[in-house]
Amino acid sequence: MNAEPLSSQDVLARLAAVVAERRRGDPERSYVARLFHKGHDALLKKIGEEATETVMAAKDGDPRKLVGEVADLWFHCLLVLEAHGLRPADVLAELERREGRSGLEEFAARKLQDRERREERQP
Ligand SMILES: N=c1c2ncn([C@@H]3O[C@H](COP(=O)(O)OP(=O)(O)OP(=O)(O)O)[C@@H](O)[C@H]3O)c2ncn1[C@@H]1O[C@H](COP(=O)(O)O)[C@@H](O)[C@H]1O
Repeated sequence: MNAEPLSSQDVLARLAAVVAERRRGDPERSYVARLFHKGHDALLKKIGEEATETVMAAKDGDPRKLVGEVADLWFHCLLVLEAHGLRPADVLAELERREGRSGLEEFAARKLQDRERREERQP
């Protein structure tokens, strides 16, 4: 299944703008408003559910289902970003920063950073 090359940045930015606008809307009329109304834990619970559903779809090997579940997961991630005052552009910038850098290199840098933080915390 090949999707058309859309401007993914635009799609995410547009969706994030809708989410920001709906979060304080009427829970009877908007899914976004309803979830925000339920609170932060409800948002986080959805991330867990959608991540699990993504794993199950991948195990099933059904591409259509997998795309649907990843879309659900990304959508709910946008809600959590919104709750924390963040935008898809923040995540895209982080991915861009990592571009071309080996995952192994990134992994080693994170380990080093963790160790430095731990040492800073020690009296
Ligand atoms: N992209 C989405 C979107 N993706 C998923 N969802 C909702 O997220 C929920 C996912 O829940 P679940 O995975 O539990 O799925 P389920 O449908 O309950 O069923 P199962 O998969 O568990 O069988 C569904 O109820 C979807 O309706 C979304 N709801 C809204 N949007 C976008 O957000 C905009 C604002 O929506 P409202 O706030 O409802 O106006 C919409 O115009 C859309 O662009």
